Amino acid sequence: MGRHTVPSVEVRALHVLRGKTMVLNDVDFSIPTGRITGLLGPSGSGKTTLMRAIVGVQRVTSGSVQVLNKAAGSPELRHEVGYVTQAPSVYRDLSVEDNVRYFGAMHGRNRAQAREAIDAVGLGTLAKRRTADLSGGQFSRVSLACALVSEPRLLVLDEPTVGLDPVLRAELWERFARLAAGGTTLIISSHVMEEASHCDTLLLLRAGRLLARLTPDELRVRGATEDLELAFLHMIQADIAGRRGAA
Ligand SMILES: Nc1ncnc2c1ncn2[C@@H]1O[C@H](COP(=O)(O)OP(=O)(O)OP(=O)(O)O)[C@@H](O)[C@H]1O
Repeated sequence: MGRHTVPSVEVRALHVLRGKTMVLNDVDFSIPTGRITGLLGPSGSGKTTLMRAIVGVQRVTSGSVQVLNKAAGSPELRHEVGYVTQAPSVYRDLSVEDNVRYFGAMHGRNRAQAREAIDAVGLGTLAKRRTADLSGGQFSRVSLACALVSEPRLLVLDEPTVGLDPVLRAELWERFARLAAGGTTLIISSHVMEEASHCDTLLLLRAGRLLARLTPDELRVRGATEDLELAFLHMIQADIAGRRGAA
């Protein structure tokens, strides 16, 4: 069996109740190793909740989430899984370099590896700058560098390109592709449908349910248009109409 066929994440019959709402409803899928999986869906569809379940910080109501053949959140996965949230969790009083070195040290990484991660997110010239004095987009990239430095086998990124300019966004997607080619598994959520074309597989969520698991090309065919944004919209509209008809 080739490495691409080995699943890194297996989610079975996952239900998550938050407050009184079933925010994930019978979600079932697996994610292959060494691939980029895009998590797409309207605001509030459950993307962040699903990522939280995969990294093991979300209380699940029923079902199972296996990561690298272990239950999500197992202590053995601490060095294997990297998670970058939408709200960057870095030390504002420390410099860029000190932040990344600190996170790197927790995973046994050295100074050179920290510099490499900083360069990868385009912050090489700002390495000595206090994090609090960065722009919003630069600030969120520090968080990404902190995740990259640990070289996790599974990298879960919640909207990592928000607030970035097109040049940097393109560079980051190239970086993600290189990581995947090296065997890292990436799960990346996005609102930007154009970014979906960089993913190997897409998980489309709507209102807590998995609408489809397909490739960008399959989405174009299913949605009957080359435009991924429109294709997704068509699928959502068909789903709404289908459910109305069934009701
Ligand atoms: N702590 C909470 N208690 C109750 N409901 C919650 C809680 N956190 C999130 N929700 C609800 O769960 C649903 C899914 O939220 P989630 O953050 O996973 O969506 P999302 O797809 O990531 O949205 P966005 O794209 O806007 O970030 C939403 O309806 C949200 O209002």
